[in-house]
Formats: sequence, C-alpha cells, structure tokens
Amino acid sequence: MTDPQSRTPDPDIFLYDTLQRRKVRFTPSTPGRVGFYLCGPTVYSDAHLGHAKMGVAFDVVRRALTHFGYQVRFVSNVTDVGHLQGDADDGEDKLLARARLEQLEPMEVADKYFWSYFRDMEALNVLKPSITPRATGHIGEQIALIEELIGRGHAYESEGSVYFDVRSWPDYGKLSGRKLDDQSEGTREAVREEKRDPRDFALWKRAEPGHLMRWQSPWGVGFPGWHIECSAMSLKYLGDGFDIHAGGLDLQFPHHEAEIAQAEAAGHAFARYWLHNNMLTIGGEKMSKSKGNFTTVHDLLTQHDPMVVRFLLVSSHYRSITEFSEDAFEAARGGYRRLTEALGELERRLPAAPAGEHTALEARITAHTAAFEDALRDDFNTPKAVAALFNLTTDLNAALGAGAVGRTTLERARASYRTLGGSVLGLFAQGGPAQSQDDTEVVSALMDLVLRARQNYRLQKQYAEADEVRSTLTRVGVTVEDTKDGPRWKR
Ligand SMILES: Nc1ncnc2c1ncn2[C@@H]1O[C@H](COP(=O)(O)OP(=O)(O)OP(=O)(O)O)[C@@H](O)[C@H]1O
Ligand SMILES: [Zn+2]
Repeated sequence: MTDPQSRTPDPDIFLYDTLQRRKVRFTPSTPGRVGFYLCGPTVYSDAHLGHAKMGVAFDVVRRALTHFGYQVRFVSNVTDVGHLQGDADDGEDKLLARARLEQLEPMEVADKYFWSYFRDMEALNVLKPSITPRATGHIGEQIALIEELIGRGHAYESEGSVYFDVRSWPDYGKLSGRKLDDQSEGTREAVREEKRDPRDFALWKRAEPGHLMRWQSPWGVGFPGWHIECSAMSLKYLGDGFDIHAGGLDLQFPHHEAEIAQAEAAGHAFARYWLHNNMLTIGGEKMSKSKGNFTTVHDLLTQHDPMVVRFLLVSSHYRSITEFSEDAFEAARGGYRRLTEALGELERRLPAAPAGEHTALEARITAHTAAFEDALRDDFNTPKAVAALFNLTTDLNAALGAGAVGRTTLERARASYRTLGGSVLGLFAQGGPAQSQDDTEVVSALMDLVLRARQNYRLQKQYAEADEVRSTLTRVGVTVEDTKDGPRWKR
C-alpha cells in the first residue's frame, strides 16, 4: 500500500454525500486523518455476494483514501444482538431464531458467522477493520446514550422498554427525505400501546421470560435496539463529528435515520458525510437471504478465483446496481486475465530488458496513472479506474509487441500495476504482486529465520556464508545492523 506519510493528503477528493444529495469536496475534520464507520454484518448466516459488494466497495474507498495520503481509522461493527426479524420492534432476534434452528447458543451463532464473514472478506482481499466492535461488548455505552436521550427529553421509558420520541425531534427523516408515515403496520397491539407515537422506535427492549440475550439496565432486564449500537460505537471510537459513515442503501431508513437522530438528539455531532452502496442483483432483483436467490461467497469461491469475483465487483461503481450473471462473470474472467497476462509478460521481460527508458510509454504511464487517480477522486469511480488500467495494458502490450522496452520503463509500469491495481483496487492478492497485510507477518517470520541462520554461521566461524547472507539482503534493499541486543534489520 502507498505509504500515507509519503504523500500530502489530496484536497481534491469529491464524494456523493447522501445527506446533501450531491457530490461535495471531502475535507476531513482533522487534516490528514479520516474517521470511517461502516455498518457491518448481523452475524447469523453466511455472507452472500451482495454482502461482498458492500465489503469490497468500501474497502476500495478506504484504500483509495490511504493512497491519497490520508490515515484512515476504519471501524466496522458486528451486530450480535437486537436486530429483529423484519427490522421491526417486535420480531424475533435474528440470532436467537438461528440459534434455535441450529441448536446452538446465541453467542455460538455469533462467533460462527463472525469468523466465516471475515474469512470470506479476507479471501476477497478486504482489509480487516482497524476496530471491529461487537454490540454485546458495548451494552454499557448504549445504556449511557439512552440515558442521555431520556435526560434531554427525547426518549421515554414504557413498560420496561425505552423508545425514541420521534415527535420531539423534527430532524428525523432528513437523511432519507421520508415523510413520516405510520410505521405501526404489522406491529403487535401490545407494542403499539407502549409507544406514544407509532413511529417511535425501540432503544431498549424489555426481555420476556426465556429471552436468552438479556442484560441489567436502569429500566429492568432487557436488550438494546438495533440502531443504538451504531450511534454508541461510532461515537466511542471515532468521536463526535467523525468524517464518513457508510452502509448499504437499504440501511438509509430506518437504521441510519435512527442513528443520526439518536446521536444528535443526545447532543453529539454525528457523521459529516454519508456514503451508500447500491445493491447486487440477480435477474433484476436484490440478492437476499429472504428471497432465497443468493449465492454465498464461500460457495462462489469453490468455483471462482476470488480476484475475479473482486474484479467483477470493482468493475461497477459502488452507487450503481451490479447485475450478477454468468455472462458478467465470463467478462470479468476475461478482463482480469488481460491484466494479469500483461503483468506476467512484463515480469518475464524484465530480467533481460536493456537499460534505459521508453519515452513514449513513460508518457502513457503518466497519463493513465493520472486518469486512474482522477477517476477515484470523482466519487471513487472504479469502472473508470479499471478502464485506465486497461488503457495502460493496451499501450504496454503495443510497446512490448514492437520490440524491447527499457528496464526503467518496465519497472515503472510494474510499479503502476502494483500500486493502482494491487494496493488501491486490491486485485492482486494471491501470489500476485500486491503486498497484503499478511505479507508483513510472513516477511517478518522469514527475516527472523534468515538472521538466525546468519548468527549460526558466525558462531561456527563460517564468515563467508554469513557475509553472503548480508550482501544478498543488501542487494534487495534490506540492511542489517548488529546491536548489543542482536541483529536488527530494516528496509
Ligand atoms: N444484494 C445486496 N447488494 C448489496 N448489499 C447488500 C445486498 N444484500 C445485503 N446487502 C448489504 O448487507 C447488509 C446486511 O444484509 P442482510 O444481512 O440484511 O442481508 P439480506 O440478504 O438483505 O437479508 P434479508 O433478505 O434477510 O433482509 C444490508 O443492509 C446491505 O447493506
Ligand atoms: Zn449500523
């Protein structure tokens, strides 16, 4: 990944802010730093390709911001309590329903699907969040925020549950632009009677006897509502007035609308920019668990190269619908192959390449790199960025086809693929040229071994061998320093 320190934060990034309903220039509240919150999964089933669209979309946004010189703290939560079926106030908890079905403890369900989600995302080269807070680990923070709301007169207790008082907060509806219609349809009579207004939503729910997930609170034993966790955890880890809040388009209402109301009514400035990804569809319909028209990431990856799946996802813009079909897959396979073949040819030519530059190709690399970056500065337009990579490939192939290309230029072309295709779009994870997070660990373990081997040579007075280790490392840019605590290395 481009070292964020090596570049001055780019002031010309524009993004589409759902709240303002237009493209705006992005200016973080603290220069050079970005606080980013993404609504993560409710961990009660395996991730499908729709979830992957969301994960990959914001992974690219994060990588692009890093590339443009920002230091990003990326917080993405895991919902393991309070998300009720039908997103209503009186459905069964999605985790509890699953626990019953699989005959597991609710926390076993949460752990099982937590790990499967992150395994899938890792396979797709989605970087791990900087912080992954779980709702059940933040009950205290949620209770504290609810108390603030009650204290300010924006929430009320009723029969051991607490509801947000929508009528007390005229801004409710500002994100989705919804006129506040009656949301009481489908709500049980008993719940309706507990509320002052049918549009009020639960912050805390009384636990009925036998409800497995339950905590003590000032209002009795219960569990938090779904929306409150994200307000509480984003503010905790990113602070008031943090920069970007992201999530699926379907979360705009009621989830994000409620998040804003809860935070602002309690006196906290909330997210300054809102990003929403559009849906992955199949046969024109949203891929979803409830429709049963889904393919899990896990199943998909038994048949397809994860980088082809990722390529398919980045080939459409995050705010566009991505239609999933065999044809789309075929096209992605072909497109991805074109990039990797060009890169492979480049690698093959490098060892025997003559010294020097290829001026015309150098100019094209500069132009395509600029086009790639301009595309991402314009609301993270990945299809345009991919097109710039293809244009680079066309020019590279033409130059290679016409004869020898100087080593300096080939190295520059390779660096462009690695940075733009690898670090920013995340497309070269497996054995490819991009350096993943895990590579750091591998390099560190290998270096320990190498330095131990060198120590052994020295102890056995095999100085020629020890020197050879050192000079080989120097050749690849690693310097070794012998200190009183043993050898140290750096690049
Ligand atoms: N097809 C999709 N395309 C893009 N994002 C999706 C898609 N499906 C789900 N997501 C994102 O993942 C989040 C969590 O999804 P959720 O667990 O509700 O999955 P789902 O398949 O929509 O489930 P259900 O059909 O039971 O509502 C959604 O809020 C949305 O932001
Ligand atoms: Zn959320």
